[in-house]
Parts: sequence; C-alpha cells; structure tokens
Amino acid sequence: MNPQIKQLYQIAEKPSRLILGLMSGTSLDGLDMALCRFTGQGLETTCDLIHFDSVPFSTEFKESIRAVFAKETIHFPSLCTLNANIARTHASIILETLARWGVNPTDVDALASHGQTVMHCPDRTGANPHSTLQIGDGDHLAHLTGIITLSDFRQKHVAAGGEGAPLAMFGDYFLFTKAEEERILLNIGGIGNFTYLPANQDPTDILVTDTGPGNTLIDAWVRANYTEKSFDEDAQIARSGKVDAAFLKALLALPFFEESFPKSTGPEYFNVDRISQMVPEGLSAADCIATLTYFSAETIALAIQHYTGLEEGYVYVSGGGARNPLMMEHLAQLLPGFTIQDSAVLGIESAAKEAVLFALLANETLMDSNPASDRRLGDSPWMTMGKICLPN
Ligand SMILES: Nc1ncnc2c1ncn2[C@@H]1O[C@H](COP(=O)(O)OP(=O)(O)OP(=O)(O)O)[C@@H](O)[C@H]1O
Ligand SMILES: CC(=O)N[C@H]1[C@@H]2OC[C@@H](O2)[C@@H](O)[C@@H]1O[C@H](C)C(=O)O
Repeated sequence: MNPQIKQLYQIAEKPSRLILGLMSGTSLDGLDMALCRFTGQGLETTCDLIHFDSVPFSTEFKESIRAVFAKETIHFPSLCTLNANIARTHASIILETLARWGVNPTDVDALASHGQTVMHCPDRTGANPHSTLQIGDGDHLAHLTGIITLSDFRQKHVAAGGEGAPLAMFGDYFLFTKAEEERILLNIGGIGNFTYLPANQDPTDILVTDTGPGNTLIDAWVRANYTEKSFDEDAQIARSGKVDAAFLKALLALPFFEESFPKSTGPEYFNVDRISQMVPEGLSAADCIATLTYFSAETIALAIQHYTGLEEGYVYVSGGGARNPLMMEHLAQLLPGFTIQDSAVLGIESAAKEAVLFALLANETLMDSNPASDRRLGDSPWMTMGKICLPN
C-alpha cells in the first residue's frame, strides 16, 4: 500500500487533527493562515485556534494576480504560470510561518487550501452551469511542504448544483449555532456574505448568501484615486466626503439586487469599470468613497432584513470590513433591532474566521462518516469537499 494512503487513514483515525487552513480572498491583501486542532466532526466539532497569522503579498505578486483576476480577456500563459506561482509563493510563506511559530511541518496533519479565486461565474441565464475557478495548485503545495493537502473546495459544490460560494455556512453551523438565539454571522471581505443560524437550530432553516460588495469597490476606488493607498484606513477618506443620493440610488438599482436569494458574486460584477459609468459628473473621490461605504452597509442590511425576515437578532461581524468604523456605524444605524458585535466574542479571532472555516471543511472530508450525495444544509448542497493531494 502507498504509505501516504496509510498516513491519510491514520490521520482520520486520530482523536484530534492539526490542520492549517489557508485563505487568500478577493481583496488580495495576503495569505491568512489558521493552525487549528480539531476533534470530532459535524455538530460535535471542537476547534482550537492555535496560531493565526496573515502574511501580506508583495506588490509585484499582487499585480501579477490582478493582471488576470476577474478579467474578461487575459494573457493566457500568465494564468498557467500563476497556477504554479501562487502555490509556490503560498508554500514558502507556509514554511516560513511554521518555522516562526516553532511548529514542525511533520506535525501538521493536513493543509486546507482555498487557493486564489481568479474567476467566479454563477449563471443567471440557465444557458451554462455555474462555474468558479480557484488556482494555486494543491499538488505543488503538498510536494513543496511535504504536508498532505486538501484543496479546491468549491468544485464539488458546483458539481452538485451549488454556486461554489458561499461555503462559510458549514463551519458557521457546526461551530456557532446556538439554541434560542437568532444568529447572523456576517463576513465583510471584498464581498459581503452572511449565514443565518436560526434560534430553532433546524438545519433546513439555515440561510446563506452573498450580499454584494464589502470592501472591493472602496479598495478599487482608493487605489485608482490615491496612488499611495490601497484601502481607506479607518474610513478617513469616506469621513471627509458625503453620501451622494443620486449615485447611491443608481448603485442600488443594479440588477444583482433584484435577483432572488441565495446568490453569490465577486469583483467580476462589482468593479470600477461598471460603477464608474454611474458616477454623477464632478463628484469628488471622497464623496464616491463615502457613498460606496454607505452602499456596502445598506446592501448588507437590506439583504439581512429581506432574506431572513428578521427585525431583531444578533449579528457577529468578521473580515476586514469589521475594521472599518464608518461601515460599522452605518450598519448599527441601518439595523437598529440587532445587537452587532465583532465575531471574536464567539472565541475565534475575527480575521482568522475564513481560514478556520476551510480547515474545518478539510476536517469534515477526513472525518464525515455519512457523505450522502443528496444532503442539504439550508439551501445548499452538502457534501465533503476538497481534492486530496499527496506529497510524493
Ligand atoms: N482599519 C481598516 N479600515 C478600513 N478598512 C479596513 C481596515 N482594515 C481592513 N480593512 C478592509 O478590509 C479589506 C480586507 O478584508 P479581508 O481580508 O476580510 O478580505 P478578503 O478575505 O480578501 O475578502 P473575501 O472574504 O471577499 O474573499 C481591506 O482590503 C480593507 O478594505
Ligand atoms: C468565489 C469566491 O471566492 N467567493 C468568496 C468571496 O469572498 C466572500 C464571498 O465572496 C464568498 O462567496 C466567498 O468566500 C467565503 C469564504 C465563502 O465561501 O463563504
């Protein structure tokens, strides 16, 4: 027998597993790494976050991804090169970070690699299947780090009729559902998304959806207008401008907001090219950024109210948008019946949450004893996810 297959079998039989979850989101700010110790699976899962770090990418590396990211037309050889290069870059960041933490790679049971989304195409016409593409190949990661790697989590969800996103609901449900509390786990990354965990804990009542832009438009506008900045730190620019009613109205009229829930999206849809055509003449960059900040908050609030039908409950916020104080003020004002808190109060550092959720998906794939093909969690197909890549 291939000893790596035996190792895989032994990992699945261990009382606990050390899994390094890896996430690089649509903001392209860096690689988030969450080293987690798991016991159990499903609702019995326990997760200890042992280390978390986010290592920023070099400007050159970010530019190489932006050259293909969500673009209609690209230089195809660059995409091919990036598939290897992203994995190689992630592998060296992982090895450096494990060394800094004092963790021997041989003690890590598995990597759970999201990869880098370069294109996300949910199909609204019925003419095509949904499709999504994450690159940064898992075999490269496994070979270069010597650690068994689970990667490419979104494809099976698409194969089963899902959009491949959001996937946060599995971890949100297993780790955070609570009886008698209407819980909303909101992540504001490049894109906003939330999981609704009903107080009755009935898995068929769980809801999950993307809401529209989180930080992606704000970041893009800042990059285009302030050469030395890549995001609106602490909303300094937005606070110096004011919300423009006409621009906001045009943004809210975008067809994405008419589509029924659940839905997923990305910078393929919410990008500067589309939005700049809507900017009223003469509007300052600061007013645009103030309006885009309000727009993200309002579309998040509307999605929560319309999809869940709730007027009160508890919202736990994670992702970089939780660090934008103006976005949080808008949310508090737009969702007056809700208690809004940083998701860190649930016991996992909020910046780490998405990387933890992918580590949890890998734990499920290793441990789930009932991977029935017709299961659903809320509106979503529910299966084990991730391709298994062996080091040698
Ligand atoms: N202090 C801050 N003030 C304002 N905005 C902030 C602050 N800190 C982080 N952000 C925003 O958060 C973004 C990063 O968010 P995050 O890391 O959650 O994104 P991501 O994981 O790439 O996104 P996604 O979940 O959509 O894939 C930054 O680009 C910035 O817009
Ligand atoms: C295709 C893709 O990478 N989607 C991301 C992105 O970032 C937020 C939102 O858009 C969400 O749909 C998803 O990520 C999270 C982690 C998810 O799948 O739950």
